[in-house]
Parts: sequence; structure tokens; C-alpha cells
Amino acid sequence: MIADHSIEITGKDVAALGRVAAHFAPGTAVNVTYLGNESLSARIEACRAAREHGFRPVPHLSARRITGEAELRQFLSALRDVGTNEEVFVIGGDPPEPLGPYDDALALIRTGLLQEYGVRHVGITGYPEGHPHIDDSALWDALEHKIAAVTEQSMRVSVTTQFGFTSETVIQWIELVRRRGITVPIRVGVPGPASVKRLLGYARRFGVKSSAGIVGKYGISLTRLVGSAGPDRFIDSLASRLTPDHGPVLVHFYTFGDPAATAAWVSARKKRIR
Ligand SMILES: NC(=O)C1=CN([C@@H]2O[C@H](COP(=O)(O)OP(=O)(O)OC[C@H]3O[C@@H](n4cnc5c(N)ncnc54)[C@H](O)[C@@H]3O)[C@@H](O)[C@H]2O)C=CC1
Ligand SMILES: Nc1nc(=O)c2c([nH]1)NC[C@@H]1CN(c3ccc(C(=O)N[C@@H](CCC(=O)O)C(=O)O)cc3)CN21
Repeated sequence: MIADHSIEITGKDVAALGRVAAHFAPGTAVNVTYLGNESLSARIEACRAAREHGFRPVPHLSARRITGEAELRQFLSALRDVGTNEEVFVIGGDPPEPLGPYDDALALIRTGLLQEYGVRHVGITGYPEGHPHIDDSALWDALEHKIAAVTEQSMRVSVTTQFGFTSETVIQWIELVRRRGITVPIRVGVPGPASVKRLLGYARRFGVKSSAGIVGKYGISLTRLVGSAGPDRFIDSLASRLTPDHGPVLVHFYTFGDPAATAAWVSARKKRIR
């Protein structure tokens, strides 16, 4: 699970990631978050640089933030020009109203443009704890329709989950996914090591549940907010519960502005395994 992990950064983290590149296996997938306040050239440059550091960039496309077909073509074509168009991650995006014609990830996938620009693998989201503004039935429908739409276009698909703090919830959700006959790889999203304040701040910002009971299992005490917390307990617990029946399950680290902290954690963890 750890051996084939992926990580997620923003464009601003690429230089920091480059400095710790040696801690990751060559070809590690690096998802590049689609921030609302970044220019096209900044996004492309981040992907290009990540590849130069030996990573496999996975640019995010945020359906609701893309203003139309022209902008989508421009982005995909720029990715192709720098050779980072093989794998992308498509998300609906946070804006309550879409900026253009794409309401959700499915609408963007259905344009057929991904395939046209050489995309071979499409990542989509999963929500083991549900989503604060989207009900469960809509999330399940979206998951099934997106997998069908990607597969029909002869591209591969995998699911990466929103980060969370409890492995039990993740395991139960994976079992529900598999019971639906969905066999695609699942990357379980987990925060890299970060200060407790930072973790709780991002959880609040993205609507991830963080009650005392939930974060307690992760090793966070809401009455002692000092210090930092890493994914050790989460990963150990996940690994001890997974069976071959859960199908392909991997780990995805959200680095939250500090890729070096995740690099150090991964490196220490690999030494322990050896
Ligand atoms: N998990 C992650 O890493 C990230 C998640 N997001 C989230 O993306 C959400 C939806 O994207 P996907 O998971 O790809 O779902 P999706 O695009 O496949 O949509 C699933 C369902 O939710 C509806 N929906 C999509 N965006 C919505 C929004 N902003 N508000 C209300 N309903 C929405 C869709 O119409 C559809 O019925 C956003 O609301 C945001 O919270 C954004 C960036 C990263
Ligand atoms: N609903 C939802 N929306 C999202 O945008 C989102 C999620 N969920 N789940 C997690 C990922 C990770 N995301 C991230 C992760 C890190 C930064 C970040 O490092 N921001 C810093 C630096 C600012 C910058 O790089 O622009 C910050 O200070 O906020 C931003 C978004 C966005 N993501």
C-alpha cells in the first residue's frame, strides 16, 4: 500500500517537492490541485516541473471552474504540449454555481475531449464519509455514471477518496463500493503529517468530519491542540483490516503545503519495513 502511494500538492509546492524528490519512488503519481486563483500557465508549469523531478503528474480539472469548451481545449492541449496529458483527475469543484457549461465531473467526461487529447486514465473522487452538500444517492449515481462514461471511452479509471481520519469508515465504504460490483483501484486519501491546527483547519474548510470521536482514533485530542499528527495509526489500522476481497487499495497523501513532511514520513516508514 505504501510502496505505490500517490501524493497531492498545489502548484506552489512543486519547488519544495523537487528538493525532497529522492524520498519518493521514481514515477510516483503527483496530483496537482486545481486552485481557483491560479493561471493556466502556472498549472502547466507545475505539471512540467513535477515531471522533470521524476514524478508522474496528475493534473486536476475542476468542471465547475472551466468556462467552456475553448478553455477546456486550451488546458488539455497545453498539457499535451508538455507531455503530461496521460492521466488527469476530474472533479466537480466547489463553486455553488458553475462558471461555464460543466455542472459536474460527468458532464466534463462526457464531452469526449479527454480521450481526444490523449488522456488514458481518469481519476474521480470518492467520499467514505459522505459530502456536506451532496446527498449519498447523488454521490453513488455520480460514481457509477462516471466509471461507465470513462470505461466506454476506453480509458482507465480509479477513485481517490476525500481525506478522512477513520479507517473503519473507509473500510466500510470500500465494501459498499465492491458490493456494487465496482472493481476499480481505490486510493484512500489521508493527510500527510501536519500540525493539528492545520489538519483541523483543512477539515473545516473542506467539510470533512472532525468530531472528537473521529479524530481521537487518528491520535488527535481536541482538548490539546498543540503539536502535529501523522497517518501512522490510520495506515496501520487500514492495513490490518484489508483483505484480498477489498480489491486494489492504495494510499493517497494530501500534503497540505508541506510535501517535505510527507517525504520524511514515507522515508522513515520505508526504513521500518526494510
Ligand atoms: N475530493 C477532493 O479532493 C475535492 C473535492 N472537491 C469537491 O468537489 C465536489 C464535487 O465534485 P465531485 O466529487 O467530482 O462530484 P461530481 O462532480 O461527480 O458531482 C456529484 C454530484 O454532486 C453535484 N455537485 C457537484 N459539485 C457540486 C457542488 N459544488 N455543490 C453541490 N453539488 C455539486 C453534481 O451535480 C452531482 O450530482 C465539490 O463540491 C467539492 O466539495 C473539490 C476539490 C477537490
Ligand atoms: N471539497 C474539497 N475542495 C477542495 O478544494 C479540496 C478538497 N475537498 N479536499 C482536499 C483537496 C486538497 N486541497 C488543497 C490542499 C492544499 C491547499 C494549500 O496548500 N493551500 C495553502 C496554500 C495556498 C496555495 O497554495 O494557494 C493555503 O494556505 O491554503 C489548497 C487546497 C483542495 N482539496
